[in-house]
Amino acid sequence: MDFNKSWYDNISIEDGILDIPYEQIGIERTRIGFGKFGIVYKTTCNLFGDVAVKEFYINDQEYTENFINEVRIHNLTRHKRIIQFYGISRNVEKNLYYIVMEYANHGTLRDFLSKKNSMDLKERIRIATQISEGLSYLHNKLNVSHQDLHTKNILVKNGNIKISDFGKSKCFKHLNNKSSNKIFNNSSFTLYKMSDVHSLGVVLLELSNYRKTLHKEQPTSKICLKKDRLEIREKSRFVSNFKLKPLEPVYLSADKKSYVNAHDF
Ligand SMILES: Nc1ncnc2c1ncn2[C@@H]1O[C@H](COP(=O)(O)OP(=O)(O)OP(=O)(O)O)[C@@H](O)[C@H]1O
Repeated sequence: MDFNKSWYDNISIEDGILDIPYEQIGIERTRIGFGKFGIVYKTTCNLFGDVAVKEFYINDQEYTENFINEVRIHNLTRHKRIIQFYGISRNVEKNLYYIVMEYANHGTLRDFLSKKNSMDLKERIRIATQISEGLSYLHNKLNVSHQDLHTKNILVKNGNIKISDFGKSKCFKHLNNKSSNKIFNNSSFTLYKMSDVHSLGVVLLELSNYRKTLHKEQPTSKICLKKDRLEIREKSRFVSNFKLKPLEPVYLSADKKSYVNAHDF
């Protein structure tokens, strides 16, 4: 990839990504989220109605690469459990670039859970199943590992799950060769998938531990997720506290070369 000024036109043409003229993104915007790369707004777009736009300030190669990776992987997805990717846009004078996508009206799963007064087991199983469907699609149909799965990247639209944020994702197939189904370094992919499954476990724990009004009496032991920390309490006594983060794949092979390749990919 040539990282000169034409990179934007290149990804738009090579990947068939829709370039949405900046004027078509509404100027009335409501801030709905904030992440490492910038602000996420709710606005309207002539073509799609209500949309979420994720804004990136891009002024160097690293930011360009991150944007391209996220756009290319998100653009591969077409599934009801994945937030729909619509296209990209830009304001060249301000170095601002946008991912335009489906708007999830119920926000993040974390907020959705915290606002609920009660949630029965059937509903929790429904949500868990939908998250698993989305992750299974990424792993088994696209050969994509998400790498940042948590309840703030899992969104809810009309009560249904939509996985989002492909900023850290990795695709284990040729992104710009659609006819090729060749999967790179299968063993690395297995490890990356395991890391996602670990994250899924943490999400399911958060979902299963949701018990706001479910039990009148306090459970004797309580596991709760606070931001990125897992706390375990016994009869209200603090027992343990872990800092959680998605597991980095660990390479068991002593072959340094394949380790480097997997991370450079
Ligand atoms: N399509 C959407 N619909 C509704 N809200 C959204 C949407 N996309 C993002 N958000 C909101 O914006 C927040 C940040 O979005 P996102 O995680 O994609 O940004 P990020 O910069 O990659 O964040 P981080 O690096 O911290 O994971 C989300 O947690 C969510 O609250």
